[in-house]
Amino acid sequence: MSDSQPAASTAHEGGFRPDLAISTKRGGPHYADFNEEVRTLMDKVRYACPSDELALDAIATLRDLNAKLDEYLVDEWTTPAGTRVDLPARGNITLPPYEISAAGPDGVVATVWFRPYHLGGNGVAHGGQVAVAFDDLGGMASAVAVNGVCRTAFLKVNYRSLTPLNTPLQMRTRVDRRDGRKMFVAGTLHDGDRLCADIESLFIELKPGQA
Ligand SMILES: CCCCCCCC(=O)SCCNC(=O)CCNC(=O)[C@H](O)C(C)(C)COP(=O)(O)OP(=O)(O)OC[C@H]1O[C@@H](n2cnc3c(N)ncnc32)[C@H](O)[C@@H]1OP(=O)(O)O
Repeated sequence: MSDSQPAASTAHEGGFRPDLAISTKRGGPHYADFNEEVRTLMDKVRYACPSDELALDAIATLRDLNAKLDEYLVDEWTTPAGTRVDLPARGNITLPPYEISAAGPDGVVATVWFRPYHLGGNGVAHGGQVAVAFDDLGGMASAVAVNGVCRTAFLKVNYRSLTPLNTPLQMRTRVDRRDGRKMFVAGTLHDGDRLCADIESLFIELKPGQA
């Protein structure tokens, strides 16, 4: 693990972000391609069996790139990742890429893709990656409902059938029931008409300043 650290954090009180400010400018006009190349690198690494010569070459190249990136690290509140709403999964490469088609009182509808690097085994998606997508889009449904930030208290995933890679899938999440700060969120993941997974989950609205 690199010993490089992001820049010192800006003043911030609780929650994920001080506000839900979004941006399509952070990281510049080529941030989309930057993200995509990193995702493609992870796809290749997941399946590559490099020669020793290639491994050494890749290590040198990646060390050089990591050293360059060290000069441009910022804190989590100002990084483009998470606020670039023009990009898949808001420009956050740690999430399976998705595109939102609806987000409102009736919930969130998104197209999500699991890529080669999301492989679990036998050609299909890793269950943990499916849970990551549900966590983010369930969190988004609850955030939209309260117009604020929420944290996952529990997330139960029922894996109903295999989730394919490299296929546009439909994910839907919605607040089924609200009890004060508690948002009970339901969700489904479909491949066409076939149900791949569904969730039962609880998201808690954070109090002002709550970490
Ligand atoms: C748009 C971007 C979306 C991104 C979404 C990403 C979401 C995430 O990944 S969040 C990260 C994962 N989650 C966490 O790390 C959370 C860790 N846990 C916590 O921080 C706290 O336990 C937290 C915030 C969930 C609740 O703590 P707190 O605010 O003190 O509430 P607390 O008083 O304990 O509970 C509130 C109510 O919820 C209930 N509750 C809390 N946890 C649970 C649980 N696991 N199961 C059932 N009920 C629960 C309590 O019983 C209580 O109910 P009631 O009001 O009826 O008595």
